[in-house]
Amino acid sequence: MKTRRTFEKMKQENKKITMLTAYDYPSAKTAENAGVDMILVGDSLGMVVLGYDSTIPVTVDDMIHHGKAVKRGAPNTFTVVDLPFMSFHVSEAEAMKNAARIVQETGADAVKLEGGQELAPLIRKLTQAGIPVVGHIGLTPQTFQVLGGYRVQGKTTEEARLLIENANALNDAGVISIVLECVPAKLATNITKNSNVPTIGIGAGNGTDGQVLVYHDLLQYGVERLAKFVKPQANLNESIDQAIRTYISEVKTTAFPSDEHTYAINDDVLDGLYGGEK
Ligand SMILES: Nc1nc(=O)c2c([nH]1)NC[C@@H]1CN(c3ccc(C(=O)N[C@@H](CCC(=O)O)C(=O)O)cc3)CN21
Ligand SMILES: CC(C)C(=O)C(=O)O
Ligand SMILES: [Mg+2]
Repeated sequence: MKTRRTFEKMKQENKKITMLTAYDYPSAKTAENAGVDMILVGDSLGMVVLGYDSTIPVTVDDMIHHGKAVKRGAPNTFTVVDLPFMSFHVSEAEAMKNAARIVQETGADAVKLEGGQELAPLIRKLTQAGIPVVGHIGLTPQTFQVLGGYRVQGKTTEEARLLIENANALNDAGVISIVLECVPAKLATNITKNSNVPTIGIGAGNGTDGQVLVYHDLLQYGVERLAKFVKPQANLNESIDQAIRTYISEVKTTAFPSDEHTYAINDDVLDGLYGGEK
């Protein structure tokens, strides 16, 4: 099993870290078998597998339900589970309880939470209690309403300075890694150089220590519109649509099921039952 030490060593040796989301048993199993370094059970599951139009409706129970299935599919891959919307803002006590439930009930190796320096005390407490924390700054989808949409972050001097401050504060608080989402490449590269822990980029260019993508985006599976930062490697939408259409057509024409997919019975048995009539 890889650990935070493995990922810190990979950063030092300039070996890229690959992370992919997974939300259920088959996606986790294929991700593990293909050899990704880390799996993220992202709250993006609300959008790509539950059909919500943002990640806001996702609950701790949703994350646990999916996280358990992922760990069954990928028992040997370092797995990070997102803390969903408002599950770590009401109080530190509630945040600790929610993180503990996620780790104990799913077997997650770490939790991820969206936000910057304001979370430093909570991150310290979680870490001291034994729960490794991954930070997430830049475009933080749980606050898209406050950000004014899913927009690239850190393009102005003020925004860039805030991102750098937040990355430093997360480092000081003891995170094991930082996700940088939708950040200009040069800024992400500079933050990476100044970070003790590996940075994982999504829409943050080539200079981060690793990359993460959403499983359904990578495979064009269920999703229609892709963000600029996605490079799909397959088109399951097309394959699945073709397969279902062929199934429908073969049933209608009785091409399916043919003998190959059918159970036979010896005629003698039928003769005995029906007295010669078949
Ligand atoms: N399928 C999916 N993939 C994701 O990467 C993802 C989710 N869902 N849901 C949760 C968040 C939301 N994310 C998003 C959603 C939209 C854009 C987007 O449309 N971005 C614009 C850039 C706009 C700009 O220029 O500022 C784009 O065209 O890429 C980016 C990230 C990333 N996460
Ligand atoms: C996009 C990644 C970083 C994420 O947080 C998610 O999938 O929920
Ligand atoms: Mg997320």
